Amino acid sequence: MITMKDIVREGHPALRKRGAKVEFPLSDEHKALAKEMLEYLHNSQDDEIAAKYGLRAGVGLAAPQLGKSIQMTALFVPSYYEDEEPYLDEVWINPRIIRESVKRACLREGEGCLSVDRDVPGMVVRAARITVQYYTVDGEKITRKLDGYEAIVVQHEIDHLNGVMFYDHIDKENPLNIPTGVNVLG
Ligand SMILES: CNC(=O)c1cccc(C)c1Nc1nc(N2CCN(c3ccccc3Cl)CC2)nc(N2CSC[C@H]2C(=O)NC)n1
Ligand code: NI
Repeated sequence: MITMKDIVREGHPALRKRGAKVEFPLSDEHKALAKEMLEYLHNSQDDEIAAKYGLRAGVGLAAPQLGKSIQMTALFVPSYYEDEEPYLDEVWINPRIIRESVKRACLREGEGCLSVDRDVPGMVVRAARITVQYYTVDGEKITRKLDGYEAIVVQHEIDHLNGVMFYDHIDKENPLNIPTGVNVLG
């Protein structure tokens, strides 16, 4: 199982490289990695397991964060209500944003990252709505529109696949400034 020791931190070159496209059909190694990445997110959101193994909670984990410079990310965004289906619970291969709104959005509380062991205050201003194109582990090509919290999470994770960190988007001069017209979430 993946634990925090497997997650590379700031300074590791894989976090600043673009991942290579993943070939289909997925190799057994890539299939196993996809499964383990999603399992990490599930474990990290289970209070007991997270406490037992010292896991930091996350809703997204990208392969470069495990030192694997490939275009693969796991997403597990639970629904607001316990009994409902999660918003996202899957692994995306070779995802890319094909359209984004002019409208911007950010999380009121800022963003955290499993590869960043420090609090970096600041508004991470992103597109409010995106259209993403990705492949499932079975090779099915999907095009999908996202908004709200999921759109933020997906942009954070796709950034990882391209060597971008969330704090690259924070305004150095005025980190807590919320530009006019930006949707503040949370
Ligand atoms: C500096 N301020 C902050 O971090 C911050 C501070 C407050 C609120 C938010 C909302 C913040 N922001 C933020 N909180 C999260 N979590 C909230 C808790 N949650 C979680 C925790 C426990 C069980 C289940 C779950 Cl679901 C896990 C996810 N996640 C992200 N990000 C940025 S996009 C990728 C995503 C990620 O997975 N990061 C590791 N940002
Ligand atoms: Ni991250």
